[in-house]
Amino acid sequence: MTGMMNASNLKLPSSLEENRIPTLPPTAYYIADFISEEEERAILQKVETAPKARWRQLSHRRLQTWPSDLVKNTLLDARPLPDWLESPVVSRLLSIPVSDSGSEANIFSDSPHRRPNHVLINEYPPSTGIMPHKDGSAYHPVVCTISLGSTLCLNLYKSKEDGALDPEPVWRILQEPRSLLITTEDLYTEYLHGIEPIAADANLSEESVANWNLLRSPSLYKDGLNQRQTRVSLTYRDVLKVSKLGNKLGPLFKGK
Ligand SMILES: O=C(O)CCC(=O)C(=O)O
Ligand SMILES: [Fe+2]
Repeated sequence: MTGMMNASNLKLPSSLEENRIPTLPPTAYYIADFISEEEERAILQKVETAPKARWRQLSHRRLQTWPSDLVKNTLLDARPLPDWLESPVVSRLLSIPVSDSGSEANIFSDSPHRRPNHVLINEYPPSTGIMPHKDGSAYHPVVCTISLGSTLCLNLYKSKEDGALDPEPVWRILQEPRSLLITTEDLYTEYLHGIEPIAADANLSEESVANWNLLRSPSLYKDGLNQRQTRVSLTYRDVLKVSKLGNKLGPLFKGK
C-alpha cells in the first residue's frame, strides 16, 4: 500500500480562490488532487458496472445521466444522486469556501438547490471528443467536472463577430485524472468548450496551457505531448427546474 494516495493524503485548498486559473476570464478553478486513487477506482468501478440500459451510445462516445435525462430542460426525477456520486465528491465540493474572506459561501451557495442535482458521465476512448458547444439554459451557470482515468485537454472557443465559431481555441485547460475543474460566469455564458477527437494532445507548455502552474505533474508533459487513454468525466450541475409532478409520479418511473 506504500505510496498509494488515499483521501487523508489529499491537500485541498483552504479556498477555491487559491486555485483560480489566473489567465482565464471569470471564472475557472482547477484542483489537481480532488479525489484519491482509491476513490477514483471505486467510482470507475461503479460507472463500468452500471446496468447496460444506463448507457446511451453516441457514435463514438457513450454517456450516463443521473438521476435521469432532462425533459424540456426539466429534471422529472427528483430522487437524490446515488451515494457513490454524492460522496465524496459533493460533500467535498460544498466544504470548500470560494474565498478566504471568512464567508462560508461555497460554489453552489447561489444556485437554486444549493447543490448539484444532476451528473452527466461521459466516456471518451482515445481519439474521441465533444464538439464545441455551450451548456445552455437548463443549468445554473456552475459546472464542476471530475476527470478519471486519463489526462486530456478541454478547449475554450469564442464566437466571431458574425456568430460563427472561431475554430482555433482561445485557451486550453489540461485536466489530469482525479482533478476537479470548475467553470462559471463568462466561461459558461460567453465561451464554448469542446474536446478535440485526437489520440494525443500536443504542444503542451506553460505558455499554451492555462492551468499549467496548477498541474499535479507538469513534468509528464515536458515533451509537449499527452498520449490519451480512456477518460471518464463526471459533470456536476444544478438543473434549475425540477418537476414536483416527477416527485409524485416517482414510484411509476421504473428508475434503474
Ligand atoms: O467531458 C467533459 O469534460 C465535457 C462534457 C461537456 O461539455 C458536456 O457534457 O456538456
Ligand atoms: Fe458542455
